[in-house]
Amino acid sequence: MTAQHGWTSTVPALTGLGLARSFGGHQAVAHADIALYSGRIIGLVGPNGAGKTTLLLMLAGLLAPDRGELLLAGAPADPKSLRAHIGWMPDVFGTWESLTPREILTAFGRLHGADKATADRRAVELLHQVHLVEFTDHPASGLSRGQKQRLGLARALVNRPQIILLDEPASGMDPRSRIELRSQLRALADAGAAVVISSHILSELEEMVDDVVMMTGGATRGTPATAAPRWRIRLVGQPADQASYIDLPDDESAAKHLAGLVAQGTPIADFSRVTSGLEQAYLDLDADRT
Ligand SMILES: Nc1ncnc2c1ncn2[C@@H]1O[C@H](COP(=O)(O)OP(=O)(O)OP(=O)(O)O)[C@@H](O)[C@H]1O
Repeated sequence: MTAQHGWTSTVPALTGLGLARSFGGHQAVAHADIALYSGRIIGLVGPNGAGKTTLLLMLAGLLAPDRGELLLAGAPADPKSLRAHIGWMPDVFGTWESLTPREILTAFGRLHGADKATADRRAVELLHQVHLVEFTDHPASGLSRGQKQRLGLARALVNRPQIILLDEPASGMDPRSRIELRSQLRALADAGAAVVISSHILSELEEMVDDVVMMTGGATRGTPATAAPRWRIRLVGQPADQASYIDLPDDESAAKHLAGLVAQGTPIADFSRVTSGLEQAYLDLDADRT
């Protein structure tokens, strides 16, 4: 987009440092640190009321922090530049339901400075991308919850953002839409976007994300080691009741170990991802809190 920001994979695309925000006397976010990198998808997880949405709104430039700093590609960011570079998908599709998907997306394109013809072209392109083209000119009020979520995703992508923030994007989506969402987000990350997804569906999140940031009581708690994807290799010929598994903590060590076994000619019965790591880490964190 604009030339003044140097987007690289080493400097975070967006950094939030010591962010805090209260509503009246209630401290919604007390201290949040987060760094989003191009090409990576972060899962933001935590119990209800932990402050995830409030943090995302601050990162999106839609809510002013009381304290803390926001850096866009390493440079101090003001709300206007944040909004120019960020795509924001709220958990519920808001107002404007009497308008059609085309009108909604075109209006957002115009808000981002596109002329009418360009905004309209982008709207139709996005409606194809999220498989809503048959509803292009029907009022959005007639869309199902999952279809509205897909329209919300299209709306977040109008400005071709380098940073994409999604609050509970998969809620209401059917399995096919969730699978498509996952591959669309991975494709966007592969094309250089930095992505954050807040979600309570931990097993699904684990399939989608590269890193996890936990939040409880208004504070980020970093990435739990146990949240890293874990892999399990089962060797052929070992009875199931004996220690016939080799558990590996991350993708790299799993790939190396597997290659070593294959090179030695060791017969392998199964190589699979252990999906309970994030759920267990979440429960451990929640138990610490109570
Ligand atoms: N506009 C607001 N006015 C007053 N309190 C608010 C406001 N927004 C959020 N809060 C409060 O701040 C806290 C954090 O809310 P937030 O929505 O950020 O949490 P969350 O982690 O996204 O929760 P959930 O998982 O339920 O969506 C909650 O106690 C919430 O009630």
